[in-house]
Order: sequence, then C-alpha cells, then structure tokens
Amino acid sequence: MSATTPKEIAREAVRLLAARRLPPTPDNFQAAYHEVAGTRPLQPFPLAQLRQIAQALPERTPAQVRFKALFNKAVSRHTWDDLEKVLTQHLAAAPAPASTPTAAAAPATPPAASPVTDGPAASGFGPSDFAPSAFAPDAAHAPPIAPEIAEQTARIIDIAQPLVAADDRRLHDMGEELVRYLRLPEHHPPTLRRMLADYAYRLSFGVEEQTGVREALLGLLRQVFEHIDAISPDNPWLRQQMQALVQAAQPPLSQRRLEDLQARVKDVIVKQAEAREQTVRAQELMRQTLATFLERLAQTAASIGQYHAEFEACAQALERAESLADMAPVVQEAIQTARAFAADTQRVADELTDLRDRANRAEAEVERLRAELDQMAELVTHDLLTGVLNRKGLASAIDRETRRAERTGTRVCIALLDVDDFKRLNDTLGHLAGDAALKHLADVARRSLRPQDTIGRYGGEEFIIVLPDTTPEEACGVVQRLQRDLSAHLFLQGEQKVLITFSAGVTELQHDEPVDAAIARADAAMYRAKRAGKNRVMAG
Ligand SMILES: Nc1nc2c(ncn2[C@@H]2O[C@H](COP(=O)(O)OP(=O)(O)OP(=O)(O)O)[C@@H](O)[C@H]2O)c(=O)[nH]1
Repeated sequence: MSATTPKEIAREAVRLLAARRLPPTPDNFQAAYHEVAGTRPLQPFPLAQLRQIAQALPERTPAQVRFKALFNKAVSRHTWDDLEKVLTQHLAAAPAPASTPTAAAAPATPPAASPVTDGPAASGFGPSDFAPSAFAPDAAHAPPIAPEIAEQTARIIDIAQPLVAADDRRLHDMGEELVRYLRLPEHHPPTLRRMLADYAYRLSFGVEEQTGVREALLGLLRQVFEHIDAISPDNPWLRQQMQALVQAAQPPLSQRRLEDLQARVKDVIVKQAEAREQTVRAQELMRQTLATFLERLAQTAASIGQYHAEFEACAQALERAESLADMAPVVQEAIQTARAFAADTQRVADELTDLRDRANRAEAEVERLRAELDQMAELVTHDLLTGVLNRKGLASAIDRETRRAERTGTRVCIALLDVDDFKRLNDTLGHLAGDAALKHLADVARRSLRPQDTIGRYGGEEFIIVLPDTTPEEACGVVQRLQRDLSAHLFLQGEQKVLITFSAGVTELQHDEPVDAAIARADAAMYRAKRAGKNRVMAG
C-alpha cells in the first residue's frame, strides 16, 4: 500500500529510518519523508558550498575560464537547471582525457576546447574582468580571427606601446600579453575579444591622461612665451617672434609643429644673446669713455688754473721789478713754469691719445662682435618679414622630410611659388605695400596649407612649399587650393583690395638627387606656368 496522506507518509518515513538504522534527525526524517512521498526536498540552495567549488575550478585554458564563468553565472542565479546544463555541456565538449593536448602540440584543436598555456590566467586578467557578453553562446562560437588580422593587430599594439604605455606599467603588461596571445597559432575568439576590450578600456584612460599632460605642457609653454614677450618690449623683432611662438604653441600639436617651435626658440635665443651682448658692450664702452673724459677734464681744468695763477704771479713780480737783477729770477721762474706747463700738457695729450687708442680698440672689438653676431644670425631659420622659414630653415625642413620619406617609404613634393607682377605692385603701391603683400601671402598660406606642409621664403617674392607624403597630383591640388584661398582673401591696402596671384612649379623630390636639382626643376615648371599666362600651377 502506498502512503497518500501526510500522516501515512510520515509513518512510512519513520519505518524507513528504523529499517535503515538511521537516527531520526530532522534532516534524515525530511529526506525519508520526500523519498516516501516521491517529492524533492525543499532544501535551501547551497550557495556558499557551490561558490567554494567555483573558486577551486581551474582556469588554465580558455575553455576552463569559460566554464567557470558559466558555472558562476548559474550559481548566482540559484538555478539547478542551469547548473546541470552547464555541467553536461562542458563535459560533453571536453576532449577525452587521453588526448588532452597542449597548445604547442595540438594547434589543430578547435579553439573552444584548445588549452592555451599563455591564456587569461597567465595574463592576470581575473574572472572579474570578463564582460558577460563574452560568454553568450554566439560569442563562444564566433568565427576564428584570420592570422594576418591578428598579426596586424599585434603590430599596431607593438608600435603604439612605447607611446601609450610608457607611463602605465599595467597597460604595458596588458599590451605585451595581448601581443603574445595574438601571435599564438590559434585564438579563442571570446577570450581575444575580452582581452582587446580590456586593453582598449585601459588605453582610453592612458590616452586621456596623455592628452591632458600635453595640453598642460602647451599651456605652460604659452605662459612662458607670453612672459618673455612682456619683458622684452623694446625689441620689435623679438616681440614678433614671441607672438609667433605663442601662436605656434596652440593645439593641436604635431611633431612638425614642435620642430618649428624648436627652430623659432633657437632664433629667439640667438637674437636675445645678440641684443644682450651689444647692450653690455656699448654700456661698458660708454661708461669707460665718459669716466676718463671727466677725469681728464677736471685735471686739465685744475692744472690750467694752477699755471694761470703762477703766470699771474710772475707777471705781477715783473711789474714790481725795478732792475734787471730783480727781473732775472722772475723770468727764470716763468720759464720753469712754462716748462712744467708744457710737460703737463704733453702728459695730458699723451693720456688723451692713449684714451683715444683704447676707444679705437673698443670700437674694433664691438665691430668684431658685430661680425660674429652676424655669423650667429645666420643660424636664424625664420624670415623676418613674413615669419615663415627662411632659406636656411627651408633647407633643413626639406632635409628632414626627405629622410622621413626614406624611412617611411613615402613621397615628398616641393612647390616653388613666384608672385605675379610683383614689380608692378611695388611700383604702383610702394615697397612697403609690397612687403605687406608678401606677409599677406604667407599668412593665407599658413592657414590654407595642411598641417604637415611647410612654407618658407626662398628669396624675394619666391616661396617654397614642402609637401610630405604627397604625389605630384595631390601637391598640385594643394597649391591650387592656396590660389583659390588667395583669391578669396584679397590683400587690403588701405581702402584698396588687391588680388595677389602667383605661378607655381611642382616637382617630386627624387631619392639621392641634390635638392638644388629638384628646385631647378620646380623653377623651370614655374616659368612654364608664367609663360602660359601666370596664376597657374605646372608639374615638372
Ligand atoms: N616690396 C618688396 N619687393 C621685393 C622684395 N623682394 C623682391 N622684391 C621685388 O620684387 C620684384 C620682382 O620683379 P620681377 O622679378 O621683375 O618679377 P615680377 O614683376 O613679379 O614679374 P613676373 O615674375 O614675371 O610675374 C622686384 O622689383 C624686386 O625688387 C621684398 O622683400 N619686398
């Protein structure tokens, strides 16, 4: 007879305990009761015990890591069904123990079951780092990553590491782990996805911080420039340069901009040294000359006064003399006084000659210094009038870009610009207006050109633009855009609006050719543009 009422079930349960010789504890009774009734015990979910088991689960392979995460998920949902599913799926997917491979020995093993010795556990990415989406069923079966994509990604991270992870040890380690993992023969897509997401997340903080540091540094630099500008108001050249520096130190900052800043700061240092030296020398010379002159003047005045008094005394003695005998000593004294006066005058003359010699020597020294400073001024790399690079600055910019192009396997073009009918502009509006027109052209060019392009004044009304990583066709396009911008921004001379145009020749810098040869080619192309009617660009 089978028990149906709770009372009957309870009675049967007690009988069962007795038959099994089990003590009638509440737990034993409950278990026997459910056994008799054919129901499940309503036990509380053993969360703590299961968590303990989960903690002990190994994480040496991506599959193990995935399993542990799914196990944890089922535990945290308090569902036996989920736990059962996770366990059976995992065991069904696991390879037979005898054939358990290592990563190196079994590259052909499917990614989900493939143990990877250098996996997440080794990388230090703990389970808490896992994004839940990485364990969605579709993520687990995502298609494998193509080896060349993995290699390219590894290369990108490799290249970026010194830049982005220099100050972040953790990001550095994560990057290295990621690169190593990417270079394994196979990847477990969810693991890789997670590692990439983690790296990107950390990277975003690093980049944000570096941007902040860069902006703060630039701000500091601008403050320094503004400060120097404020304390050197009496030198227009320095003033102009400092304002250009403040302008140049505006973000965004590129390596080229920094190089330009560096060159400009060098210019300022040279000029400031020049100004300081000249002032110090001039002041010293002036001080010495004035002091000696005043001293001599006082001495001369004193000695003249003294001799004057002595001669006066002699004259009075002569007037009083009544005989030749009375006169003889007076004449004698007058002669001695005259001799002393002559000797004194000679001494003063000698001293003045010496002073003049010293002044001449000092003047020669100032002259020598000026010549030396002129030489130093040759170090200056920017054009005074327009503020763009001068010929020397251009030479080093071209050299720099050529070397960069060789390194990166890219092309560099130059464009030579010559203002059209500039003589007529000078003749009709005056030389100063001509100067302002050149400045206007340089200003428009600076705004119009791409950040990587550099403009310099080659001489007179000729400019050269250096265009890195550019084909001749693209270079022509850049120069034509400048022509359009120049037509859109007319040069204002008082009330008058003046259209400035230029003709240009564009050429590509060939490896191993002297720069002059390329400039000559650009020049020839520019002349063809002039002959063809001006205000146009020709490639050569
Ligand atoms: N205002 C000013 N004029 C300059 C400067 N450098 C050169 N020039 C003048 O630029 C003029 C150039 O004249 P040309 O070489 O005959 O050329 P152009 O009149 O522009 O004629 P095309 O080149 O044929 O269009 C000369 O008169 C120079 O004196 C400068 O720094 N400032």
